[in-house]
Amino acid sequence: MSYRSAFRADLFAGQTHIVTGGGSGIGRCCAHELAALGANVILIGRNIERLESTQAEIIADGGKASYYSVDIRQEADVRDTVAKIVADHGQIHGLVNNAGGQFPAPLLKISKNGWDAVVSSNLTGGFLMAREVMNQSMREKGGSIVNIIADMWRGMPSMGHSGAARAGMLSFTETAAVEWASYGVRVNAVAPGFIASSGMDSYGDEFANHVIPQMRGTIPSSRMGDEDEISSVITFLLSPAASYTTGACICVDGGSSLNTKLFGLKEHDRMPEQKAFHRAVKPMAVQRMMKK
Ligand SMILES: CCCCCCC/C=C/C(=O)SCCNC(=O)CCNC(=O)[C@H](O)C(C)(C)COP(=O)(O)OP(=O)(O)OC[C@H]1O[C@@H](n2cnc3c(N)ncnc32)[C@H](O)[C@@H]1OP(=O)(O)O
Ligand SMILES: NC(=O)C1=CN([C@@H]2O[C@H](COP(=O)(O)OP(=O)(O)OC[C@H]3O[C@@H](n4cnc5c(N)ncnc54)[C@H](OP(=O)(O)O)[C@@H]3O)[C@@H](O)[C@H]2O)C=CC1
Repeated sequence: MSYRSAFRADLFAGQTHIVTGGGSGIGRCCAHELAALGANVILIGRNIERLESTQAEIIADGGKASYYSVDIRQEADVRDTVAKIVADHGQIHGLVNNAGGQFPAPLLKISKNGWDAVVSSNLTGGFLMAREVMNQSMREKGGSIVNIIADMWRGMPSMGHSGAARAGMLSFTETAAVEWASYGVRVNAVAPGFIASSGMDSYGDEFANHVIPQMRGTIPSSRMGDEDEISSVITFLLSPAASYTTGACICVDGGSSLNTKLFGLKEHDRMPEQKAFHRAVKPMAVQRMMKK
């Protein structure tokens, strides 16, 4: 396997892990990392071409991967898909609830359908996946669930529908952690900051040219994160290294969720952009899809 994870190569040998949104961006990177650590990876998403392509990359790299095309917002389809996964692969050891997304718009421009589309993608869909995986495998055999949320503390201006859904997902994470602990199931969240993912590329030129440069000025680490910097934290939470960690949320954001928005960053507070040690120890991520 060519993915250079920071973790031990056989960490997930013999295990099956589901990654929703595994056909692109952070999910695709995470699928590569888990496969490199020996997992049988199940990719979930709607777009079959992207799922097929990620599956082919992983298999070409010597890993194990399958895909199931499903819209996580459709209750019956989620139930049937999880049943099929269990029939095909047996026990599900890990679930990464990563599928999601939103469109940038001020609250006053969001229709009810637009609100519902985003809330159901980022809250209801994750709940349905977790409930079905729990009911159909983990409540008998234990497991670990990682929910990907976002930096929504103090609001998420221009993505208010998503902020509301992600705050809900954090609360769901905490409740599930308490209710499911006795089944040997851990439930945690990861809140990425600004990550240079193929998904981020999808917001168009205005976002790339104006919003992203403005964001950079609020990040103490002075740069956007990379997909593998999220996937390594997901991997940690799925692993036995996190066996006493449940109901936690890890912000992976170069410090951007701290008080920089309120007080601003002084130049001396920021990491110089090109500091050599900054990326030297980072494992080599798979290339971003849009950059190929
Ligand atoms: C600003 C600073 C903070 C930045 C922080 C950044 C943090 C987050 C980064 C990321 O998450 S990176 C990328 C993640 N990926 C995506 O966001 C994927 C892109 N988005 C989508 O795939 C879709 O927008 C969706 C959210 C999944 C919705 O898709 P769906 O197919 O269900 O919707 P539609 O059927 O097309 O539409 C439903 C409803 O929504 C309205 N709508 C859709 N897009 C827009 C838009 N751009 N502007 C306004 N409204 C939109 C659409 O019109 C429909 O409503 P009605 O017209 O029927 O009322
Ligand atoms: N990049 C960033 O800076 C940040 C990202 N996040 C979140 O991290 C997650 C991954 O983002 P990223 O990789 O950047 O973006 P992507 O757009 O590349 O990934 C989103 C994935 O979710 C899948 N998906 C979306 N809706 C559904 C659905 N209804 N059913 C099944 N699959 C779905 C998409 O696949 P398909 O279209 O094939 O269904 C896609 O593969 C998202 O939840 C995102 O909002 C949070 C904070 C910051």
